[in-house]
Amino acid sequence: MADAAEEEIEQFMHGLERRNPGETEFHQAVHEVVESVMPFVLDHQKYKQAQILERMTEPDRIIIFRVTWQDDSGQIRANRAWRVQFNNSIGPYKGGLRFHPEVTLSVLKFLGFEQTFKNSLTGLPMGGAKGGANFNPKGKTDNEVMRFCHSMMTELHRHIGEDTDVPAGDIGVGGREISYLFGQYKRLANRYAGILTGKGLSFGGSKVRTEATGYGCAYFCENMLKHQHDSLEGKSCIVSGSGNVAIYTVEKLNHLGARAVTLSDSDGFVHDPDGIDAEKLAWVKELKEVRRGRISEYAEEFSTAKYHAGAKPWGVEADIAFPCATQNEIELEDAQSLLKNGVRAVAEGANMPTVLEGAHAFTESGILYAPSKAANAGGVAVSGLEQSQNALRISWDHEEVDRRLRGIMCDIHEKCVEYAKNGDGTVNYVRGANIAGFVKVADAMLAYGAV
Ligand SMILES: NC(=O)C1=CN([C@@H]2O[C@H](COP(=O)(O)OP(=O)(O)OC[C@H]3O[C@@H](n4cnc5c(N)ncnc54)[C@H](O)[C@@H]3O)[C@@H](O)[C@H]2O)C=CC1
Ligand SMILES: O=C(O)CCC(=O)C(=O)O
Repeated sequence: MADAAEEEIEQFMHGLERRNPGETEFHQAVHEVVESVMPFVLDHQKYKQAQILERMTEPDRIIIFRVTWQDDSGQIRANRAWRVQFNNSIGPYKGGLRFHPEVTLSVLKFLGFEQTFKNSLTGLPMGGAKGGANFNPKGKTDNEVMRFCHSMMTELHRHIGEDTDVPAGDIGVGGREISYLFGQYKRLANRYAGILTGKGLSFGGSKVRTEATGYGCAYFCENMLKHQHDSLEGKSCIVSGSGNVAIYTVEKLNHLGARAVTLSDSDGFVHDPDGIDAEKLAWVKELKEVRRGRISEYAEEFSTAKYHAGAKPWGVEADIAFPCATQNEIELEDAQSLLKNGVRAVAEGANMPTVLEGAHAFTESGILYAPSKAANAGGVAVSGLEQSQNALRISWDHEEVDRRLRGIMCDIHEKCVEYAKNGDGTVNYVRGANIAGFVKVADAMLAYGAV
């Protein structure tokens, strides 16, 4: 990189860190984008003159509110919730809600910032947002979760709408939570509208939304391999997490002839060298989606597997890695261990699962490395399709939505290639995703003038 660009990046990050003290996740997400976008901005002075990067790193608004609710013993409890409406230049705000005890403003700002680029890559008219609460759903009863969701929507409903802001699920927010949230919105607003996505199929949800992020991640990887005249057939895969994204990544890998050999949660991971086939995955779905149990139980159920308490799966030898749990789950030593073991591709199902130094190690090694904003965009893409179906008051069948999802993931791959093909034919997907995501939003902002 030229010295001028390096100096600009350093100055830019210094200013951002000064304006947003202590927000380390947000700094990390911006740094990763600015590293690739700054040289492009310097080559296209119209973006520099209009201060587009400075404007894109400042959220449009942040709403912070208290959520008070009653637990089953009658005790009053209070949590903090946020909605970060980051950028609506290319469409209504769109992005998930996360319920997790470690949710902070910094985490939601990184997620909302990333979402703006990801939504742009889908080609659909969606701006970027993220929200959530420091509420821990683990160990709560259905009734407690319901009371929390109803209370949260009592404030949130003032700030969302089908043309304003359309939240969805993320960590700790699945079909159950979206249903409670939607029910309360309907009651408060006295209107039935597509103000959330990930809804149940009987009340406006889209086919394939549950599966979309995981399926999309496998499709993106398929595209990267195809570009190198290779395929997923016969490849062994490490998958982390055991929630929505992990489960449906494994399902699609099975469809495409690959073999997933791990799953994890925050307590440890299971390694099943025989592969997590459709039958075992059906058992995992029941464990996670119905019984809400721990992944260690997998090794008690299937004798082919071994449980590794307190460990992460990155030391297992395999062809491809799919981090699908949470941010920064791949640290530098994990990235080095994957590379040492000869991993050929990494496709990020989770948002920003790799620390910046780890991402640099992947890029420098020349392996196929798909950053989250490209690889996991399938979820929000099908959310966009759910919005279209709601607006048209129609519902497409499974094949139609899956066909569109596959097409969108292929288009995102093409866009990355367009902006980041190296001289030797390889592709820097980080640079490609960042620049392609940036251009659409930046051009809309330029067109609006100083707003
Ligand atoms: N649900 C969706 O449609 C989308 C989700 N994502 C991202 O995918 C990732 C996973 O989300 P979901 O599967 O939806 O959530 P989920 O709540 O269904 O599952 C989360 C999984 O991550 C694990 N996990 C959480 N915190 C952890 C930690 N500190 N260490 C290790 N494991 C941890 C949990 O045990 C669980 O297996 C997140 O980064 C999320 O932002 C990205 C795009 C869309
Ligand atoms: O479906 C959506 O609107 C948001 C999905 C999401 O939160 C994400 O892409 O990280």
